Amino acid sequence: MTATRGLEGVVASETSISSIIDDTLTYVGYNIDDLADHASFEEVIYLLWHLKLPNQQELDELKQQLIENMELPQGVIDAFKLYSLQNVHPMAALRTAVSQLGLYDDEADIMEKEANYRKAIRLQAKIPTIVAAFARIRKGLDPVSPRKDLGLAANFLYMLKGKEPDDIEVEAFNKALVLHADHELNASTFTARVCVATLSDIYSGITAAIGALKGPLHGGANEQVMKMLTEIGSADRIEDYLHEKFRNKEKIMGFGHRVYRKGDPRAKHLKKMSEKLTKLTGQPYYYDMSVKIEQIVTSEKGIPANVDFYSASVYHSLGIDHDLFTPIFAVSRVSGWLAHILEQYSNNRIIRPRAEYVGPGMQTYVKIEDR
Ligand SMILES: CC(=O)SCCNC(=O)CCNC(=O)[C@H](O)C(C)(C)COP(=O)(O)OP(=O)(O)OC[C@H]1O[C@@H](n2cnc3c(N)ncnc32)[C@H](O)[C@@H]1OP(=O)(O)O
Ligand SMILES: O=C([O-])CC(=O)C(=O)O
Repeated sequence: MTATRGLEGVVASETSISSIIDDTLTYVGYNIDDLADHASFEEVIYLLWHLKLPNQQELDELKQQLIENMELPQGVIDAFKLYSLQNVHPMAALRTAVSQLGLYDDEADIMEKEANYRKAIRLQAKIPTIVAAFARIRKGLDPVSPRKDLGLAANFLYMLKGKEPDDIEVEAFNKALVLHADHELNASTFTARVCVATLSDIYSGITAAIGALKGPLHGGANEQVMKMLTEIGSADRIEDYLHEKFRNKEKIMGFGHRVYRKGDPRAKHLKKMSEKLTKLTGQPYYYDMSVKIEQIVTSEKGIPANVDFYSASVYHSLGIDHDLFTPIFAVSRVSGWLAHILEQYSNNRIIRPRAEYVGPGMQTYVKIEDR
């Protein structure tokens, strides 16, 4: 038995939800480029969960179900108010709140298909509300209730800021949600599948997935990209900054990918948005700096930008706090996690690989008083 480091190249599951073949990403066979340009996030949720695009009636029904389930149990809001939140990372708050949500759901441990679908709706609907409520409560502001007349993208920005977003903001945020929704067997999705393959419940699966997304090698990279842009500060400092990182063999956040070789097809959409939004908000230097960083990392290291790189300047331009970038990733990716969890349940076998043992050979036990 020989271990494959990081399970590289190992095919651990079948899926009908998304595919990455020759650097092309599809959701259920639809190219991500088409979905990014045309689809609403709700359409994508339907696609991932039902493996077909909805007709108008099906879409309206899903939107209605989501809107009806966006409010949080008062206990989740009260719990946020209990803690001193200044030093709590919003991903930790989200992880805890999702686990807590399970305590309020009478169907949490009911494993029938219909009950699992109802829980999927509840989680998809409530996660944006959790992120927005946390962001406000930690600033001493009251949470804003969702509006029945807004879609998920607009509602999230509305609940976060307390004012209705304009069309450009909604379009950009919707596109970001579409682009982040699913990505085959990435680390957090795999985590979710491993968890529920023991026939544990959906809340446990999503809580585990949030924990995996939080890390800076995965979803946490988008916050780190913004930290890098802020640290660099101006375009004339980029070369020195990067060369020092290269010398120290440090990773440049927002670059590299386990699967893509030529580049991440989502990055170009975010790059375009970054150019537009940074100009509109009077901060074009964030886009210009990002382009220069990309040029140097790709030409000197041959490593292309991934989805996290330009999403940082996009979210910053939307006026979103930097430590909310990864929770926003979760607002979108929960759709994919839920799709994979439902798929796992539908054809389950426990996921239990082997390990190559590299420790000492057989040893003789020595009693503690003789050691
Ligand atoms: C949504 C997402 O999760 S997208 C990924 C988000 N993560 C990041 O942006 C963090 C930065 N990137 C990375 O850490 C990695 O590229 C990962 C985690 C995405 C992929 O990791 P792996 O597939 O294990 O690649 P690995 O780390 O082995 O890299 C291969 C080589 O490229 C180098 N490399 C990979 N990414 C980077 C990077 N961002 N900066 C500098 N060098 C890099 C590695 O140092 C390694 O070089 P070596 O062979 O000389 O040791
Ligand atoms: O697939 C991966 O390894 C990481 C990624 O890009 C994602 O989860 O969107």
